[in-house]
Amino acid sequence: MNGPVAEIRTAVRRFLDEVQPEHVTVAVSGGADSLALAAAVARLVPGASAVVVDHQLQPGSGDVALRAAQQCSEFGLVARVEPVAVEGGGGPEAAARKARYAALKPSSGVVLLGHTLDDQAETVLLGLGRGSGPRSIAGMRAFDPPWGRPLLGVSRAVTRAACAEQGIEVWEDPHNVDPSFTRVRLRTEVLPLLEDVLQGGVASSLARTAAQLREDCDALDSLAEAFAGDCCAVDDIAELPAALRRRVVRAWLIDEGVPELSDSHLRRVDALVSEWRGQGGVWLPGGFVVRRAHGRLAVEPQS
Ligand SMILES: Nc1ncnc2c1ncn2[C@@H]1O[C@H](COP(=O)(O)OP(=O)(O)OP(=O)(O)O)[C@@H](O)[C@H]1O
Repeated sequence: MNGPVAEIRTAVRRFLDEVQPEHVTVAVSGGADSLALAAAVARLVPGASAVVVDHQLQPGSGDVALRAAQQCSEFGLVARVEPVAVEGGGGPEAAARKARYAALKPSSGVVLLGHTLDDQAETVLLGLGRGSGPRSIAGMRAFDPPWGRPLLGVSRAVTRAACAEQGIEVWEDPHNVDPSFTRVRLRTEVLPLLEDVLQGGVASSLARTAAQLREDCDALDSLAEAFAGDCCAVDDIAELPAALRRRVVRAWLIDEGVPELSDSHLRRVDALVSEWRGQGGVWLPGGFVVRRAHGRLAVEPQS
């Protein structure tokens, strides 16, 4: 059998053969990507579960979640709705994502997400445009325990076609067509224009670039591990190539408990090593400040 349903089943089977998880849960939003994934998992993994998170942010969200859970039960999955209270700063999207991932985190096994090749292409383009640093441009990983993304090589057109072929009704998230979201404009305006200018295959090319960059990043990260712990002594790392030095600094800051470190924060801390002019401390997320004194870096809570 060829066609979209077969393509998705093959991608899921390959992922599961490689990872061999003890239990499989599918995270389902009710959209085409995660429903197509859920249908494939139901065929391939007896006893698998599905979780639909209800963010309770829009009227009727409970009905959408319940409907998606019912569809998953009909596929043969053990399905449930998980209501969450979205709170905290960083914008409503980020807060919803944080609450969702917290609710989806399993006690064992993997949670499969429906991210596709097109999501990967958008992530890479966003990272490039925002100057977010190589880790962002390297995109999402297919397996980042406990999260699994078996559809990263499958395009959104295929998940839609698979749903249509199986008679699965999909929920159209109104956010997905709202041009006030940067990602929506990338999807509906920028990527089609790039496809047109470059004569096709842009999403695959971006995903391929991400995969290559991921290999490079992994290699540099493991080289940087050799210097772990030396970071506070500036002389020990000052002569390293910038790509390695920044990774040593980053690993040290994360180790010290600094959260959500952006590329521009990292570059400012790195400047305390590589462009030292006696400048003052660098303020970081989480209320931390990094200073250089007597040839050493020190991270302290902001006073
Ligand atoms: N409400 C939800 N309940 C359960 N799973 C969800 C929900 N929303 C999204 N997901 C899962 O996450 C996948 C990606 O969804 P979407 O692209 O909307 O998320 P995102 O906010 O971009 O996520 P990420 O932070 O991982 O990029 C979906 O295919 C699905 O597997």
